[in-house]
Formats: sequence, structure tokens, C-alpha cells
Amino acid sequence: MDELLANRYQIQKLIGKGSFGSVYAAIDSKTKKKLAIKVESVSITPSPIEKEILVLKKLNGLKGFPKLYSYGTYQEHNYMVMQRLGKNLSQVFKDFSHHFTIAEVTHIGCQMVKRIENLHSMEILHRDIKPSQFLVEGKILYLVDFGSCKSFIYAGSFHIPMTEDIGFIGTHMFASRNAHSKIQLSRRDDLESMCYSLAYLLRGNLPWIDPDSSKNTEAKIGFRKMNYSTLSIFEGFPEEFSQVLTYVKGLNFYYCPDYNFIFNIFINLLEKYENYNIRLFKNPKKPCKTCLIKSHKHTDTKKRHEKDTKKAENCLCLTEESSSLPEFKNRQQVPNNIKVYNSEILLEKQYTIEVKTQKCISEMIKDQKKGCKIF
Ligand SMILES: Nc1ncnc2c1ncn2[C@@H]1O[C@H](COP(=O)(O)OP(=O)(O)OP(=O)(O)O)[C@@H](O)[C@H]1O
Repeated sequence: MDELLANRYQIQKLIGKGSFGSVYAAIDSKTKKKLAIKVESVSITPSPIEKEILVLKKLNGLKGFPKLYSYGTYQEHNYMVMQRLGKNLSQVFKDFSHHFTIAEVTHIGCQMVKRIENLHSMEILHRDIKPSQFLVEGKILYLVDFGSCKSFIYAGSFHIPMTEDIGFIGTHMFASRNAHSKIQLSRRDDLESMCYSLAYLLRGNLPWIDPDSSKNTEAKIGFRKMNYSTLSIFEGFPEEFSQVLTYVKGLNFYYCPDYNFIFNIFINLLEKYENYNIRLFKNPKKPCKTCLIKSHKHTDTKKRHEKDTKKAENCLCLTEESSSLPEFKNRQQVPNNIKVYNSEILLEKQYTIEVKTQKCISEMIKDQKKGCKIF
């Protein structure tokens, strides 16, 4: 491929390779903007990039998703030009010697559930949720890679049917049990993969992964995964994590998950960790006052609850910052996209919301049995 793609984009460096294509760091020679360009051969059909473009168009620059700038075909390659982001969570986890604190993983959980909720609100399933699909930029986790996405709504308003024998979709390590059973995936499965991603970030491993990689076939992982109880997956960690997984495992195929229920479990857990450091994100400014959540004693009404949840969400993401990636000094150099600050106390006392979880898990599960709430 030429270094100047489509006579406009100066390719700088390969960022990484996926199953179907490669992602490059590039500069727009017209605007000097730093970009990421995903490229795949035109011979790949159906084209994952085409699907990604459709999804990104639908998301239309929604917070926590990369902006799509341009796309096209150039020299036997499909390409899409998007916002350049920082390292993915797997890479950052490695930088931290595979050790995140409970507060950090809880904070990640808060952002993950919001991204998944937003994607689902566009009637789209991700179907390959895992740590490497979340990229850190500023204080925001961005969800990327929409090549496995599928709409769960068809003909305008019908939920896709629960079919079987669909073939495995996702990544063995983080896939839901339904993915291993080859059952059509729905919203619950993205959340189950989110739980396994959080378990991995807490533990540094997942119990169904054998040190001998020859024992990690899809079937063997699936078999072992079915036999681990929720409690054993999160053994030694706060019970809130297993509460979330219990709730998610209890969802039926059609049910619209209560994302706020999960978010509030995480937010309440985070509140227990005073003065925690979230080392993944830079801390350029103090959080603005309007983002600070006040304690609302005795005002636990639904309205207050919703307002606080919204504020908490804003606090987690704060404002979107412009990219601060360093220029590439030399083409051989791997970009060091992210600065990690160990010392700053990042979000001091932001999570002092007085939101006690409004429904216990058994009530939620009872609710589900009453009917299939889709929206
Ligand atoms: N907008 C972006 N900005 C910066 N880096 C990105 C961007 N999008 C993807 N990347 C990085 O590019 C690399 C390749 O990403 P890609 O989504 O193609 O595949 P993958 O998720 O690594 O693998 P697979 O497709 O097999 O799941 C990853 O390291 C990812 O973090």
C-alpha cells in the first residue's frame, strides 16, 4: 500500500492487526488531524469494514464510540478513517503487570455497561465484548470493532427469534455460555461477556483457560465455563460482581436488561473505596463542580435516583478531550499513546450518591418472568 492513502491520508505506523484487517495511525494531510485507518482486502466477503461503517454511521459520533470521518476503496483495499484513540484495555492491563485495583475494575465496569447500553439503544448487539475492544482516551473508554455486530430488531419492531445452531460468534475466552451453545445471541450475552471481562481484569486470568493452550479449544473452554459457578468466578472479590453476573445469567433472551440496575451496583461499590486512584486515565484537571454528586439523604425517589445516575455517568466520563497523542518522531517507533499517572487521586469523592439499589435481584428476576419487556 502507498504511504499516502487516497491521496490524502499519510500512513504513519501499524497500530495492530485484527482477524480481518489492520489498523494504522495516520495523519490527514489536509487538516493535520491524527487519525486511525482500518484497512482490509476487498476480497473478504462479506466485508466486516462495510458492517462497521454502517454501525458507526448509525452511532453518529455518540460519546464513547469513535467518530467515522471517511471511507472508501483504494488499491484493492476497503478502508475507513476514524478518530484515533489510545491503547486498548488489554494493553493497559499488561502495562500494569496484569494488576488493576478493585476500584479500577469497578470504574471500568461503570463505563462498560454504559457503552453497551448505548449500543443496544441503537438496536445493535456487539457480540464480541472483551477488554481489547475498549480503548482508553482521556477519561473515556471507547467501544470499538463492530465487525461482529448484529441488529436485534427486524422489520422495524420485532425482536429476532431465538434460533439454535447459529455457529460460534465471539472470542472463546469471554464468550457467553449461549455463544458456546450456538444459540442466537441477544442483549444479555454482551453483558455476560462484560462480566467475564471484569472477572479477567480482577483475577488476571479466567478459570476456564488452561495453561496448556492445546486444551483451550472452543468446545473445551465452553464445557469448563458451564461448570464454574458465578460465586467461584468472583471468589475473593466483592459480592457485587457476582450479583451482576447472577442478574445477567437470569435474563431471558428477549428481555431488555436494566442497565441502571447494574450501573448502580457498581457505583455503590465504588463509593466504598474512598480516595481511590484510577490510574488508567489521565488527570489533567479537577472534575468540575457540577459533576460532583451530592449526598441526598432521605430523598431516594425515582426522580432523584435517575438524576444522580445521570450525574454519575457524566462524572465517569467527564468531558471529552482532544487527542493528545505524541507525534511520531520516527517511523520505527511504536507510538506511546497513553500517559499513565500513578499518583493523582482522580475522582475524589465523586460517587457519594445516596442511591440504594431499588430492586433486589430476586425482584428483578420475578419481573422478567411476568413478561418479555423488550423496550
Ligand atoms: N480508532 C482506533 N484508534 C487507535 N487504535 C485502534 C482504533 N481502532 C482499533 N485500534 C487498535 O487496532 C488494533 C486492531 O484492532 P481490530 O479491531 O482490527 O482488531 P482486534 O480487536 O485486535 O482483533 P479481532 O478483530 O481479531 O477481534 C487493536 O490493537 C486496537 O486496539
